[in-house]
Amino acid sequence: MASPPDTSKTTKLERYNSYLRRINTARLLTLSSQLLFRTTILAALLLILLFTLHHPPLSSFSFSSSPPHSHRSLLSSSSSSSTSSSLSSHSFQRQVLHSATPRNPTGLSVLVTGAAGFVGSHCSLALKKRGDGVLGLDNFNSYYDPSLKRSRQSLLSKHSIFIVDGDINDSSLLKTLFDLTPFTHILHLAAQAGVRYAMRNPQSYISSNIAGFVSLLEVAAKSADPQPSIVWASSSSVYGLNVENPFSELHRTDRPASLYAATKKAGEEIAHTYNHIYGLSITGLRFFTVYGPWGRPDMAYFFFTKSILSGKPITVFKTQDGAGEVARDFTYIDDVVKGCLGALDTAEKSTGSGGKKKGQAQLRIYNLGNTSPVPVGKLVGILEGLLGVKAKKNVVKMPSNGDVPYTHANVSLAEHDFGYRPTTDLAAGLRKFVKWYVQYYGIKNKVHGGVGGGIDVSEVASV
Ligand SMILES: O=C(O)[C@H]1O[C@H](OP(=O)(O)OP(=O)(O)OC[C@H]2O[C@@H](n3ccc(=O)[nH]c3=O)[C@H](O)[C@@H]2O)[C@H](O)[C@@H](O)[C@@H]1O
Repeated sequence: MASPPDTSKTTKLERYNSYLRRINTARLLTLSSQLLFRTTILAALLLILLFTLHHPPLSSFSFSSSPPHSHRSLLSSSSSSSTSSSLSSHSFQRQVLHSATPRNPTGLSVLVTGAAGFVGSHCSLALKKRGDGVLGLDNFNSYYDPSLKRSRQSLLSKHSIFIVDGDINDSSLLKTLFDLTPFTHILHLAAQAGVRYAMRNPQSYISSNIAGFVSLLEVAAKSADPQPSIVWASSSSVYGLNVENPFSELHRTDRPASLYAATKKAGEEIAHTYNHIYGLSITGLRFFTVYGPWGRPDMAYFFFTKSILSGKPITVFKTQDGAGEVARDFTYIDDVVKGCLGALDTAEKSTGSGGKKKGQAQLRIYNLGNTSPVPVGKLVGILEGLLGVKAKKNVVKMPSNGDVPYTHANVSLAEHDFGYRPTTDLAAGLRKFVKWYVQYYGIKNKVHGGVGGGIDVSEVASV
């Protein structure tokens, strides 16, 4: 009799095999879930990366990717897709509207270009303080120390003024801003300033003062609804080789001595064209060597102060015939601010819409000066007194780099039309500048005694 097959071994083997299968299946499951987990994490990371690339941090709202003085195609430059998405963000729109809306319905709503600049920051604060809405626009270029511009921006932000970080050549950005806010006025102060720097970087003057101005006027004339009234900064330099004195708006301005002056003069002609074709109300203000607290480090009174304090020599120009000193109608910032506000308040409405003129519009030009020229040597003397330090002066003939020997404003037109009357003489204005300077740069703490001689630095002027 055959013995029954030994099934116990087979069963054990089968059990063992099934155990191995289960183990393998479990391993496979663990492996695949790990793979799935890793793939999900990777995909999430990729998504976050893509999102970040397309949405720059809301705090910066930076729209100008071009380096300072780069010359990308200006009139047609468009925002990148990342820009568009930032522009459409609710947070951005809220900040724009909050900043640009006046306290009461009869107040102005002003787009201030160059708001982080010297005159721009002062005007923005003055407008905001009296209840107008102000939106700033500035490209924060590095023509001079951008940290000073950022400090001005912080000051403005404390007064609820938002500055959009962007370029006047970016017409898409401008259109978006005008779509968001029905600005009543533009105070156009963004420009490439400086007379002598034009020899070193001529293209930057064309880019800002001509192409940038046209870009702004195009949007104001064709896209903005209603068309805003425009007040903008021209310059005393347009008088160029004029020898009639004091300079009146009726004098010749067709002999500019620098490319800077030529671009400002071109701006005045361009303003005429946009007024004529589109009915834009435009007022040009010829500023005469504006100075004061929060000023421009590229200007003589500012860098003289720095050099005098650090014991470095300064160069003081005398006229090319060697017979006299060069002189300027130095104008204190508060006086210029009053002039800018006066021009805004008396600007009539533009008459056109959608690129079509409906009637004759206002076109004005005014000198905003101090009416009493001071030789540069005297300016140095005042600074020496205020700083309590003697300057090391090199007196040389004014080089042929665009400078003119003197400026002197006749301001009767501005006085007649909006009560412009400068009230600060150079000594009083420089005193306020030095107070600000020593506090801003912490000079009082660094230098023992002497600095700010006669100045109570605890009463530092602030805007
Ligand atoms: O009124 C204007 O239209 C112009 O005023 C200033 O131009 P500028 O008057 O040349 O001002 P600074 O560069 O501060 O020069 C002031 C005076 O100091 C003189 N200077 C300048 C530099 C220097 O090293 N030494 C010196 O004696 C100049 O010749 C000038 O007479 C501004 O820089 C321009 O942006 C503005 O448009």
